Amino acid sequence: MKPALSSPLLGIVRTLSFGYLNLFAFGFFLPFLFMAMSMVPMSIVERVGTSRNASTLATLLVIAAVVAATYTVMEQIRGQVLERMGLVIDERLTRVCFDAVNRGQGRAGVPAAQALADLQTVRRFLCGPSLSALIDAFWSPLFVLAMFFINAAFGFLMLGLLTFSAAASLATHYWVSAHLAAAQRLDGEANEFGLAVSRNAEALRVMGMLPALAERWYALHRDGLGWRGLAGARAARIGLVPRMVQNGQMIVVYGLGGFLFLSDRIQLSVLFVVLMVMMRAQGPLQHIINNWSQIQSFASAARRLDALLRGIEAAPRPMSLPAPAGELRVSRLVGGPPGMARPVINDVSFSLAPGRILGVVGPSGAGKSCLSRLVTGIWKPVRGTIVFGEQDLSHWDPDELGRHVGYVPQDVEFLPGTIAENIARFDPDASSERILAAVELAGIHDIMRGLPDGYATRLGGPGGHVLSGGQRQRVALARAVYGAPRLVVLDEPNSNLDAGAEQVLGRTMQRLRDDGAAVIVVSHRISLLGFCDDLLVLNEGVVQAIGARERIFNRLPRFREGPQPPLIDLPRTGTGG
Ligand SMILES: Nc1ncnc2c1ncn2[C@@H]1O[C@H](COP(=O)(O)OP(=O)(O)OP(=O)(O)O)[C@@H](O)[C@H]1O
Repeated sequence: MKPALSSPLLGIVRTLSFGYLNLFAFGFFLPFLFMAMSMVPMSIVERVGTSRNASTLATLLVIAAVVAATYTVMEQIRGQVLERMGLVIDERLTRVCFDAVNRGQGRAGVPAAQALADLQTVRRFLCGPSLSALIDAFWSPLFVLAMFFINAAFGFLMLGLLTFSAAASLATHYWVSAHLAAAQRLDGEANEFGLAVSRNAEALRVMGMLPALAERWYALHRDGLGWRGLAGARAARIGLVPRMVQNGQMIVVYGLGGFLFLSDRIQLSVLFVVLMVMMRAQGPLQHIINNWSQIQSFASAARRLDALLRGIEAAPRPMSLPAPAGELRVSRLVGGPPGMARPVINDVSFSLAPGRILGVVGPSGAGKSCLSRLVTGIWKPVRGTIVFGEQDLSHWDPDELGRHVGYVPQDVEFLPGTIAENIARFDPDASSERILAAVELAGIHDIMRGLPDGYATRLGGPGGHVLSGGQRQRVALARAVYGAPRLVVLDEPNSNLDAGAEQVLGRTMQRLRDDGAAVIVVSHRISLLGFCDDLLVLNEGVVQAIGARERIFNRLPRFREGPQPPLIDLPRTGTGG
């Protein structure tokens, strides 16, 4: 097995090493050009001052202009290289992060909003001015060396100032890191909370919950601000001395320069070079100090992203398998929501042959939806196996398996796009025939006829058409049956349907069965269960009964909610085999 990279993020950055090498080279040449520019004022004072020659002045100015133009162009090119690298990083990272977040493979438990914000932070740093500053800071010793050439005293002065700035920035980091981490955590919580409120704003508003929720959101936000404020106050206190030193350094340079001039060790004009170089050398370091919180945010974001990406690295790459053909065999299945200490589903076994419909019933909270999620491969079992045809479900590439699975969840959501795109699962190769076949199979022509722009009607997003609860379920059914899936799992697909629409749904299930699909339907309504061949009764995550519909049907009223007398166990026979 391929060993997991110690840092997948570093792996992606490494693929851009040529670009970073370029930046490094720019970081080396730019200081030389800058030093050349800084020597012009000195030369003017020295040469023009003594010769009083206009052509010498003109020559010097032309040289200065050429150097300044080259410097500007090189800086511009460096900016463009960074920008392009940003695009490449975006392309490489966005896709994997999107995958990691939405497949739930990241074991770091990073919420989606946080992961996407982390991606922005990492991207902004890896192609932003802070990284340039770090690279420039790496070459700062060149400036120190130049100072030593002018005079050792200037060299030592500059070395002292740079060391002092670096030490001050480290001290600031040490003193504020815990505060900033707390602020970031609270900001993340406040964002998640705010997004959850926005998603349910209508219901929350009608129940008068918004003031209390605003208070709760603001409390999280305020706590984050508080930690940030404390960090800022600490940083300001620590930064007072470095700022004083920075503001006073010019006096020190003039003083030292004056002293060296009086002792005949330098020309006064050298001070032009010293001042310009000193400021340029401190620039990157100053930038790093001023933007230390950004660098820290980058470090934390990169750590979280790394953990997320490692989830993907660690996941085995499944090989391509043929379309599943054969029965679905669930054997001694134990599992539930990822990370939950106690599994919801306990030792569930059943089999379902192609061309059969299995109804899953049981009281609320029995684990029916959890079973649906396990059977569709959304969640991985803790123990036990789910074999579809000849292969274990986990052996399939989830994307490939998805083409053979139809699923209607309890809460149906559509994505911003046309209704046709949603039905076609955003398949770029979707054909009109397949979309029409799905619409026909789900029996939703009546809905399509009533849409303002027919199949091109946009759903979701601002201005998108809003479907009723029942319409959503029926369109979700069309999406589930798109592409003739071999396994169709319907989790309470009729909870918003009237009797007529329920009959249409029943007929769709029968047609799927006739086409050889295995269908699992979770429902509380007897009317829909009448379309099933077999029934599985689930209670507290355990199979209480399983068998042909007629055998179980009469006993169903006993599964109303509330305490129930235990059902006598029926043999857990395979339903289809
Ligand atoms: N995503 C989840 N995270 C944590 N716990 C969950 C999650 N989904 C379900 N559960 C828990 O698993 C148990 C079974 O829930 P499930 O939704 O499977 O019940 P159900 O039989 O489908 O109920 P209902 O008929 O009301 O839909 C519940 O106790 C629930 O709290």
